[in-house]
Amino acid sequence: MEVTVGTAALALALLLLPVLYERSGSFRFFCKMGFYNGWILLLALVAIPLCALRGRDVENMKIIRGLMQHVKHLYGIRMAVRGAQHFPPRQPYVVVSNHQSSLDLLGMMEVLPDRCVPIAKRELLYMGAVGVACWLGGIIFIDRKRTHDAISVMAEAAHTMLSQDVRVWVFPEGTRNHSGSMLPFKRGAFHLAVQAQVPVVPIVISSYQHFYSKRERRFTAGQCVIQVLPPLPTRGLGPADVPALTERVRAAMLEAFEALSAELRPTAPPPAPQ
Ligand SMILES: CCCCC/C=C\C/C=C\CCCCCCCC(=O)SCCNC(=O)CCNC(=O)[C@H](O)C(C)(C)COP(=O)(O)OP(=O)(O)OC[C@H]1O[C@@H](n2cnc3c(N)ncnc32)[C@H](O)[C@@H]1OP(=O)(O)O
Ligand SMILES: CCCCCCCC/C=C\CCCCCCCC(=O)OC[C@@H](O)COP(=O)(O)O
Repeated sequence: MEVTVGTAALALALLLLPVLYERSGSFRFFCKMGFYNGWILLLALVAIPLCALRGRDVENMKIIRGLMQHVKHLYGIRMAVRGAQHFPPRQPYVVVSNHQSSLDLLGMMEVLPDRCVPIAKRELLYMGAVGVACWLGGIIFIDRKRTHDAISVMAEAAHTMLSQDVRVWVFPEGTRNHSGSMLPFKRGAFHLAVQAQVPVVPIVISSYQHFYSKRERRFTAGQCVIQVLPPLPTRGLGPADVPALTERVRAAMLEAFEALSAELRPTAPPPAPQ
């Protein structure tokens, strides 16, 4: 009897889920984000054996990139890349981009150049299969609580970039930022570029506000533009030039971000005919 009541309750709950999904925006938001994380976890399980054939190697980022590229279609997110011609063709460089949410992975995988590895917080390494896949992809992990260690890791990265022809992707805001603007930039990425004497390539991912908002628990289909800006050379620059370089890059990115936000903001529907 108990089993029958339990089964009936479960069946009722399952029947109600689609209704809840249809009626509650919050429930829909949590389902979509849950599926996003779960799907990435599953993809990581697929990526691990494929990447393990090479061991820890930046070339594995091609496998991760390839496996991730369909995810935007599952969510109806249309992505357009502008300015891809700005990527320097055959040399190391430091990519810097704004960081709004974990959805940034989709934009990153849309434009990720070959032999380019992100710098990520160390906590990612402990996310089970995701951490293992990231490690196999050669992602560089930093401990944000230990500034001195993080700086050493980045100094080592400057050396690796030159000796192994590697590009590095940094989120200079240092954390996700849902504010609809950009946080002040930390200087690590710019020190890295100056130490390696390689260009900085700024990339702006347009605001998600019109289709995604964590605060409002809103996640619909939408459009996203990924704009690659002209690279800034660092040849001849030294540590004293880093603050000005940082501000120059941030100003250019903020200008592009605001222009994209204005362009993509949905216009009010035309008034209904009288
Ligand atoms: C299909 C399978 C899928 C499976 C896998 C799925 C997905 C995986 C795929 C891809 C994953 C990619 C994920 C990437 C996203 C992760 C994004 C993040 O984790 S963001 C968080 C981590 N990133 C950063 O923090 C980078 C930006 N931070 C910095 O650059 C910082 O400066 C810092 C180096 C971390 C240090 O930060 P801290 O707050 O501790 O100190 P300050 O910034 O105040 O700096 C202190 C002082 O030091 C100077 N400084 C900084 N860096 C350097 C340096 N390299 N060399 C010399 N000096 C340096 C800095 O200028 C300050 O001095 P001053 O105040 O005088 O200027
Ligand atoms: C054994 C442990 C198992 C744990 C399983 C965890 C499963 C998680 C599954 C999928 C996670 C997919 C998202 C991974 C990439 C997220 C990248 C990201 O956006 O990192 C955030 C970081 O930039 C800034 O962090 P904070 O905003 O400072 O915080």
